[in-house]
Amino acid sequence: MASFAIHDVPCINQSRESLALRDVLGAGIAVDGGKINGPRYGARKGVSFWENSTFDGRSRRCSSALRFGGATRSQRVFHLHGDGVLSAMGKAGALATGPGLPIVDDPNALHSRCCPRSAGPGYGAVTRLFAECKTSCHRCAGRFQRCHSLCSPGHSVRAQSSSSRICRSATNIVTGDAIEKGCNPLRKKQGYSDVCKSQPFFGTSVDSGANRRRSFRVNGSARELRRKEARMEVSGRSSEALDDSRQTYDSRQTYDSRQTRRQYGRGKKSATYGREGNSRPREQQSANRRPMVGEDLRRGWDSKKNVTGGEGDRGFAANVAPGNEKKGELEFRPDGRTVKTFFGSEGFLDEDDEDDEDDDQDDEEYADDSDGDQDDDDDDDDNEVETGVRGKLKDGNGEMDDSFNSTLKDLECQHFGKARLAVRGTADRPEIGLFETDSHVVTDIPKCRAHHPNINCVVEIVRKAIIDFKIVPYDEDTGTGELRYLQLVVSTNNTSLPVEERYAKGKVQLSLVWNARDMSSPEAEMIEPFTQALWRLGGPGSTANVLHSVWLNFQTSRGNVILGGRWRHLFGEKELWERLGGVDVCFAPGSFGQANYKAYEALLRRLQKSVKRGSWVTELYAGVGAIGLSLAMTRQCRRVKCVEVNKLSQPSFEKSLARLPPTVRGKISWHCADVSQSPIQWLQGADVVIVDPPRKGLEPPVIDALRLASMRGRGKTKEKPSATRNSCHWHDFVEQDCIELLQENCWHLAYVYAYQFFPGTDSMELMAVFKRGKKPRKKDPMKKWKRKKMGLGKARAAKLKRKLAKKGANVKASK
Ligand SMILES: C[S@@+](CC[C@H](N)C(=O)[O-])C[C@H]1O[C@@H](n2cnc3c(N)ncnc32)[C@H](O)[C@@H]1O
Repeated sequence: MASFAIHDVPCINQSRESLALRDVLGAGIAVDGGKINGPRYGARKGVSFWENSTFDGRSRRCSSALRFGGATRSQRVFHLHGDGVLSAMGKAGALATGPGLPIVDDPNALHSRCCPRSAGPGYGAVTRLFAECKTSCHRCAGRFQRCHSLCSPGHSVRAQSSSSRICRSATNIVTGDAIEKGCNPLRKKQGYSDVCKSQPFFGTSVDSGANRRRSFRVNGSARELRRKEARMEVSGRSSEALDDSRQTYDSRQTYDSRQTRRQYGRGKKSATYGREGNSRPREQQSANRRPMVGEDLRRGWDSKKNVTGGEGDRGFAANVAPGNEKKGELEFRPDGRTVKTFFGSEGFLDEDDEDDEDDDQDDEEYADDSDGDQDDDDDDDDNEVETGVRGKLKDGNGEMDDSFNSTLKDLECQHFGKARLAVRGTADRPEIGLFETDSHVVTDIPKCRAHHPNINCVVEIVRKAIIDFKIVPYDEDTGTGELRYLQLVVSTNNTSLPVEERYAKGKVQLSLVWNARDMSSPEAEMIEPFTQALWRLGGPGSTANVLHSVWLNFQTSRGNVILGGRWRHLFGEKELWERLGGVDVCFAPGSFGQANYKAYEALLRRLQKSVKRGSWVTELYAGVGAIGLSLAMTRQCRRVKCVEVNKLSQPSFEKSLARLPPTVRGKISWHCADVSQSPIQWLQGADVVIVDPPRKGLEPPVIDALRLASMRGRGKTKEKPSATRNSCHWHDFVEQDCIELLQENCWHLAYVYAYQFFPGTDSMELMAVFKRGKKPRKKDPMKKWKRKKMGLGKARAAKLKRKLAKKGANVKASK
């Protein structure tokens, strides 16, 4: 029996790496990524390339490549984007080739984790590849791909994950995902084409069924650079020299897609690459040129000058491109939009109930589909896939959602608004940052690009105060020292500021985790002068004015638990409020809070759209009840029950509740309980169940209860598993909770949305909607024989049928 091994390797969209990769990997493989690389370097060597832009695209291309490409000979699949998420998708694609072909995650593939924060396999892959190709980054020697690439301006040969868009801007390499978000024709109504026009584009392209008809333009400089690269490769010159030239090029590059297509007709998949674009007048090129990378942000960052000793943060500014930071959510609709097998009177909306826009999108989807790969059409016929996730993935249509509308500032989703950083090192040279993977060695991450700028600013203030007051950082070996961790949470809801300034001027709630039992402990001696100094440097009276409040957490345990149970408020406001999902939500430093409130807001809005008015909602793993409060308010739920184990969340919930109108207040309750203990009791009477478990996923009793509830016809479930620290959370989600819920047709996966909560990492937050029972079969728009006779794909047939139906309706109306 054949087997497919998925090798996760970094996104190689540059000739140099591509060449190296080809030598490393050899021939006779199927590779995901880069149409340039394919025909130029791959095909000759028997390497079959495919390109993707959408989730579904990946699956399909993968499937095609497996069947028609080199993979069928070698049974090896290389996934060039090198991140767990995409790997999982690649795997899904491989699965789509048919049942009975086991997929092996090759242990010798380039998997490892080396990034301190939620680094996925991709990061390890990058490192390993660099090691193999001897082209390690000159700045950080390829050690900590994410953090260093984020923190070091001009970091050179970073091959980043699909989701780390900041990384992309750092190197000005735009890969699959960016293109997908920018150029997917499905998104044209949603303003994404503008984004794609302004994307810096590094002489590469990623394509898919969705994007294949568009051509990319690379100006002369790009070609020049590629030639230069090839020359350097041959002459063995250093990567630094190459990086320099690449950076020079980056500032001049132009990328265009849709406009080119409109003006010059459709380009062929790869043959027209570059040609069409180059035929455009130069003035037009410059008119479309994106602003110089980092121009806008630099201004923002200079305002922080005084905080970091007059240095500002030019490093950050120099590489982040406004307009390139468009964040988005992906919507995966496995199939069908009309599902009517609901139980209970209320609950989730049918897809049909949602806005009309979806219909339009669907049209486009179909249109796109029909032009897609030849085998796409017959996927269903040829590959009878198993039920469950496999089928869902195969059928899915990746598309962007417009929840991140253009008014939501791109930048606002680009940062972690919450960070927990370890403090180690010595009093003279404190190191404040993240642990390296699988170790407790701290990597200092000053000016981390993934953090909200004010978090970095506060970190610098703390660093300075540690040095001034000779505060001893914690030593894990001996259990001695004073300061263990910092927790920094940005509040961006200062209503005294104009809306557009609130994010940038967000203030930081700082919590110091101190290695002491309480204030009377000998280790707590320095707390008072130290925190006073912090407040002086960063509090309201200071020039920096970045501190919202200062809290103290006492933790003496020798284990890995970051926070202790005792808190003390020292300075500033006690509560941190955010406006989320249409309600004010209060967060205490000890309660759970999301890392990216802007992305969370988008998720909540989508969630609201999916729940019917007047539903009975149960929210398990509720935290401070943000989801429940928001639904109670906006969906006029007849009952909302929030269940959470952490009692520190209760005061916050009650404060938030107090701000709701009295009519809503009476309908929502918060219960402190462990949901794994007889969870079925919480599901009684519910139309909708929302579960947002911690990273480890749903506990078995909860899964059992959900399945039981489904079988008893009680309620619908909505699962929003949090992203796991291993970037492959999609994979985890699919393998664990999802599979279990889908078993025995208890639930079917209606759709999944992915949100970028964790910029600069491979992790994504997923919101999956399950509906009860078996998935209803989608009707074939036209009989197969008829389609074949007419030479139409399934999608085009559907479109044609709709068109005719519409026409018929018009004719009838006119009669
Ligand atoms: C990912 S957070 C979700 C919080 C909330 N849904 C939100 O969006 O703010 C998971 C929450 O589940 C809680 N939790 C973990 N295990 C639990 C259990 N066995 N029973 C109840 N709650 C639990 C944690 O305390 C945490 O607040």
